[in-house]
Parts: sequence; C-alpha cells; structure tokens
Amino acid sequence: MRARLILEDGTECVGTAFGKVTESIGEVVFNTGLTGYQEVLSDPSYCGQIVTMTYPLIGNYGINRDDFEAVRPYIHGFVVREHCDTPSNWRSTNSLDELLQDYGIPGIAGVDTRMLTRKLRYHGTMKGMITSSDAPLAELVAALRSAPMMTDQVARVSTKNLYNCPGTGHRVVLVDFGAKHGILRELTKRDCDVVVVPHDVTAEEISRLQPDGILLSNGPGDPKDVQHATQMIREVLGKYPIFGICLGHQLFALAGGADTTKLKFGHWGGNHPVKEIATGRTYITSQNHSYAVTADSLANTELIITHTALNDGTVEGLRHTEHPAFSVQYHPEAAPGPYDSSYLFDQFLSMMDTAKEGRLHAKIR
Ligand SMILES: NC(=O)CC[C@H](N)C(=O)O
Repeated sequence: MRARLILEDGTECVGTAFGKVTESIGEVVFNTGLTGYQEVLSDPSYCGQIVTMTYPLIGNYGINRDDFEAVRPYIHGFVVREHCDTPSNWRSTNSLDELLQDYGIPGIAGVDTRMLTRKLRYHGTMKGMITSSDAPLAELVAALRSAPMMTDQVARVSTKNLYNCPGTGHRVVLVDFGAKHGILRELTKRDCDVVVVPHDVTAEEISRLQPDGILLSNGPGDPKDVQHATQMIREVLGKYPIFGICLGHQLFALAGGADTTKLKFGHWGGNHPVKEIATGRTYITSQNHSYAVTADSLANTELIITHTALNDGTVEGLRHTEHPAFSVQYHPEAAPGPYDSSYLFDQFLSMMDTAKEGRLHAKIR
C-alpha cells in the first residue's frame, strides 16, 4: 500500500506503508546509527517524534525480547530506505512490521532518507506527517502546519507508580522522565537498590525513601515543559548525590539557574565525539537530543562545564562546584551505542560511597 511522508515545508516523499496503516503527525528527526533500530524506536525520549534511520537497510535482524529500552515504543512513525521483512537472527522473535502493527505505529519504506536527512540538517527539525490519504498535498501541508505539537510527553511515558528493583548496595531513586532500561541495567549491575519514581515526585517524597543518591533520567520533549522537576531538584541538591542524564542533565542545569535552547537539528547517533575537559580525553558517545544547555547562561551559576561536543562545541557535561552533583547530555548507558562512558556510573557510585562515609562519620562524632 502507498504511504506519503509530508513535511511542513511542503516536501513530499512517496513510499510503501508498513506497520500500522494510519495517519500520524510528529517532529521528524534522523538517527545515524548503523544498528540499534529496536533500541532507538523503543527509547521513550523519542515520544511524539517520527524517526528516520539513515542506515539504508532496516529490519534485517528482526526484533527480540531483550533489547527493548521501554515496555513499549512511543514514536509516532518510522521512516526507512529499505524495509526488510524477512529477518534473520537467532535472537529475533518477531519482525519490525509486527512490532509497529502491535503498537499502532505507521512506517514508510522506500524513502530517500539521505535526501530527507540533508533537508533536516539544512532547514532544521520540521513537523511531518505519515499518511495513506490521497488528499491534495496543499491540504495536508496546511493541516500539518496548524497541528499543535505535544508538550506533555514526560507525563505520558513516566511510570504512574513507584516500583523497586531490589539490590543490596546503594539505594538510588531513579526519577523516571522516560527512563531507558539501559540505565536500570547499569545500576542493577552495580547492585544498586533502585526505586523508580514518577516524574512529579516531590523532594519530600524522595527524602522518605532515604536514598543514597538520585538519578535524573533521560526523557522526551522540551525540558522547560517539566517545570515541577526543577523545583524538586533545587530542594534535593546538596542533600544527596545527583547524576543527570540527557533530559535529566538539562533539568539539572535549569534548576541551577542556567538556560536551555533548541538546536537546529539536534544530535542523533552512536558516534558523537565528546571531550572531557579535565583530562583532554575524547569519548565516542551515544546521543539523541534536540535541546542543549547554553554555555553563556552558566556564567553566574555554581555549575561548570566538564564535557563539550567536538562536532559543534555545545555543552555535554556539567558539575556542581559545591555539591556532589553532575550530569551529561549524552547516554553513558549506551543501548544502542558505545560503552566508553559507563565509567560515569562508577563515578556516581563513588560519590554515593563518599557521601555515605561522611554521614557515618558525622554520626560517630
Ligand atoms: N534523550 C533525551 O533525554 C532527550 C532530552 C530532550 N528531550 C531533548 O530532546 O533534548
């Protein structure tokens, strides 16, 4: 069946429908990963977005039980050059087409994804629509232009209730703004006792859980749509070690008095080089974000830049000068992507060790 991808600038790509045949609107973003389509489409950070993969063959190793980054995908559409519907991999349990059908997500294949990505890089991120309608292009573009964009993605993807992934080590409160399973895997691998809490948790509710540290997760949308979280972060800062990842990093920055801005076309892929200022070392990182912390806004704050992007110089990591708290714009849990930065979870654990020792000494004295 024929499907159309329409962009708000009037661009039209005609292709073949796969997944659920339905109409859907979202912000169109690209991902340059050569593999990892299952992790990308199940990462809640993409809620409300239509994702196009730049790698030309997608679906060839199927979908498996273990590589999900959330219990369900929240993307609004999937755009590929060539869709492979005969997956071949011993781990595969179903096909990409079946997954998208199960969750009501439209896919379109046969699109010149290289042209599409160049357009998005040149003009900036745009709204888009996947449809099988035969309506005139001008009509669809007008409908697309006037369609409102989502602002409540975090509330949609965050857990509604608190839950525990028990461990015998440090108790970490993971604030779920759309947390990837990769973060849980990294914490539980280090034996943490993880309590996952909803995005609108208060500082008082967190204190009742007696955490050793707080992890602010990744998540979808504009960090400025999550105002309640910045208030909570201000109240817990200095009381517990804090580690922020991606949206969590942006919220940590906003709470510290800095500002965020939307990038022209964002960072989307598994090979973004990031420089750690203290050591001069370069790490290859997994990234998917539209927004970034503005460097100038850090001037009168207690936050300093620890990492920068080598491609465009944007802020990639922050540290608080007074309190044990730090954050990164990229994904140290990878999934998909390189594991170069998993040491940051070890740093978070050391921070919790030090804070715990301090509390013990204070008690003894
Ligand atoms: N992966 C993320 O957490 C993304 C953060 C935020 N939604 C952005 O696009 O910048």
